[in-house]
Amino acid sequence: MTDIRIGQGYDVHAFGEGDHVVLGGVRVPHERGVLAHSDGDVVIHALCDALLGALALGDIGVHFPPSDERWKDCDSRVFLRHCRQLLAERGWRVGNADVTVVCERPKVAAHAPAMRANLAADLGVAVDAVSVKATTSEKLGFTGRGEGLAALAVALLVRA
Ligand SMILES: Nc1ccn([C@@H]2O[C@H](COP(=O)(O)O)[C@@H](O)[C@H]2O)c(=O)n1
Ligand SMILES: C[C@@]1(CO)OP(=O)(O)OP(=O)(O)OC[C@H]1O
Repeated sequence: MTDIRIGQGYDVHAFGEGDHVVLGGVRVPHERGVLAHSDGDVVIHALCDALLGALALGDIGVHFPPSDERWKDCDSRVFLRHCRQLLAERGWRVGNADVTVVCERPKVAAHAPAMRANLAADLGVAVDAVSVKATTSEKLGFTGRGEGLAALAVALLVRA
């Protein structure tokens, strides 16, 4: 029987009107918001896709369709806790997860500890099992031009 599974996720949101972005459940002040059906938390959306991908359960849009008004302006931590439940029902838990945020601004590093604490709490793991990093794209591409932000995630699942 397989004892580990791995998944990866990627999410992008364009900047729009607003005065903050939500990253890993943390409200980060910024001169733009993001265009999204939910709160547009790219960190959690990428992480959910990594968890779902690890068990070949589709993606976040399958489980939380943008056409469903229940998810309008929804706190993405609801999605993450639901993904944890899906894993648990199948006998899996998160071993560790690693997320990279890609944007020129806002600066993320100072918020990473709070983001890690949120993600770890929602996944039911120790904080040192969850990593959040950030990088610019050296002013290249859509993130470099400040048109939006992106996140990449990988997650390792182990038997519960
Ligand atoms: N949105 C961001 C981007 C980067 N950081 C931090 O800055 C460091 C340097 O970034 P480079 O892209 O120039 O390598 C990076 O290691 C992050 O710690 C950030 O906080 N927020
Ligand atoms: C999260 C959902 C919820 O309806 O909508 P958005 O907030 O627009 O985010 P996206 O990353 O496009 O994922 C799709 C949806 O599941």
